Amino acid sequence: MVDQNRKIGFIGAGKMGSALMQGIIKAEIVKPENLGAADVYEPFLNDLKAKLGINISTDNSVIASASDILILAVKPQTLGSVLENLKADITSDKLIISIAAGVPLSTYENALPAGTRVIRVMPNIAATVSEAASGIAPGKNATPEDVKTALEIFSAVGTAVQVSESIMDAVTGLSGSGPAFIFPIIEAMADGAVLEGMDRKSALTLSAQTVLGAAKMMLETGLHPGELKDMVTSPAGTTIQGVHALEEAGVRAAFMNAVIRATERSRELGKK
Ligand SMILES: NC(=O)C1=CN([C@@H]2O[C@H](COP(=O)(O)OP(=O)(O)OC[C@H]3O[C@@H](n4cnc5c(N)ncnc54)[C@H](O)[C@@H]3O)[C@@H](O)[C@H]2O)C=CC1
Ligand SMILES: O=C(O)[C@@H]1CCC=N1
Repeated sequence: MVDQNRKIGFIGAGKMGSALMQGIIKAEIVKPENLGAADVYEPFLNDLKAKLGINISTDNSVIASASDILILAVKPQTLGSVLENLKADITSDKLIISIAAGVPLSTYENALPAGTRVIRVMPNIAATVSEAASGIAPGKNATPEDVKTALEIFSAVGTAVQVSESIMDAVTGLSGSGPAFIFPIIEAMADGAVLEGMDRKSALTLSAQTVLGAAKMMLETGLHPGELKDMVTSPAGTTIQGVHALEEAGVRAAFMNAVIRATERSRELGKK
C-alpha cells in the first residue's frame, strides 16, 4: 500500500478530481489530513472539505508544495498555464500524475524542471464508486516504485493496467469516455420498457443491473462476449429478435466509431 503518511494533492477539484478524492478516501489510501485539493472555484473546495475533511486551498502552490504525489486534474486547455505557475514548486522528490486527456508526457517533462517524475493516467468517473478502469503510462524519469505507487492508487479505486504511452489515446476513447457511451444505453433500454408500460424507477434499476451483471459475468467467467451472448439467445426466442434489431441499426459499428472518434479527439487535444 501507499504509505499513509505520504501526502497526495490535487490541482483541480472538478468532476474527475473529486471522484478520485472520494475513491481515495473510501479506499483509505491516505487519511483525509494527508489529502489536499486546490481549485480556482472555492465552492467545490468547501463541499469537499465538508464531505471528506481534506485540506483545501485556492492557491495551487500551497497544495503542490505540501504534496509528495501531485495529481493534475484540470482541463487539457488549462494545463499550460497551470504547469507554468507550478514550476517553482516542483522538485524531484515529488511524483506528478496527470489525468488530462491527450496531453503527452513530453509536455510535462519539457514544462517542469529537468528530471521531474511524471506518470500519465487515464481513469474514469466510476472512481466515485471504486469501479474505475484506468490506463497508466510512466514518463522517462518515473521509477518502477512510482509505477507501483500509481498502480496502487488507481487499483484501489477500480482496475488499473500499465500501457505504453502510444495507446493512451485509445484508453481515453474506450474507458475514459466509455461511461458516457453506456449511460444513454441504460436509459434507452429503460425507455423501451417504459414504452411497454413499466414504471420508470423499476425500468432504470433493471436496466442498470443488467449492464452491471453482464459486465461482471464477463470479467468473472473470462468467457468471450460472443459465447455469453449465445447463452442468452434461445433459438426462435425473444433475445435473438432484439439482437437482430441491434444489428439492423448498426449498433456495433456505432460503438466502434464512438471509441474511434473519442480517441481521435484525445490525439487532437495532445497537439494543442
Ligand atoms: N470527467 C471525466 O470523466 C474524466 C476527465 N478526465 C480528465 O480530468 C481532467 C478534469 O476533467 P473534469 O474533472 O471533467 O473537468 P472539470 O471542469 O469538472 O474540473 C476541472 C477543475 O479545474 C478547475 N480549474 C480551472 N482552472 C484551474 C487552475 N488554474 N488551477 C486550479 N484549478 C483550476 C476548475 O474550477 C474545475 O473545478 C481533464 O483533463 C479531463 O481530460 C479524465 C478521465 C475522465
Ligand atoms: O471528455 C473528456 O474530454 C474527458 C476525458 C475522458 C472523459 N472525459
